[in-house]
Amino acid sequence: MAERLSAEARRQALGGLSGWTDVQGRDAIGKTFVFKDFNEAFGFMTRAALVAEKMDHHPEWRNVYKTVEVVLSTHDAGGVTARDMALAKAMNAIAG
Ligand SMILES: C[C@H](O)[C@H](O)[C@H]1CNC2=NC(N)=NC(=O)C2=N1
Repeated sequence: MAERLSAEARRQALGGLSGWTDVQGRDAIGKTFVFKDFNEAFGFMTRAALVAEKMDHHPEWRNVYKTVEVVLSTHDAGGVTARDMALAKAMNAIAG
């Protein structure tokens, strides 16, 4: 099972992940993606869902029109692990 990242490892990883920050009040990272319209937002979610399923690592997310709010945490570990950083990186690549 993946281990929770140390504060230092987490800080370093977030430094390389545009737009991702610590979520207040829980052990998780988050980003709000804003797209051109609903079609772009839902296309992102569709592509991200396929990657997440392949990684067996799934986001918490909420879509309102052209925004997608994503929260990543490794439930099995009770906090942020390298798996969250990997999915965050993949989501950034998908969003372009
Ligand atoms: C059995 C299965 O591998 C686990 O439940 C996976 C599925 N997707 C997951 N997604 C996330 N975000 N955290 C997990 O701990 C997790 N665990």
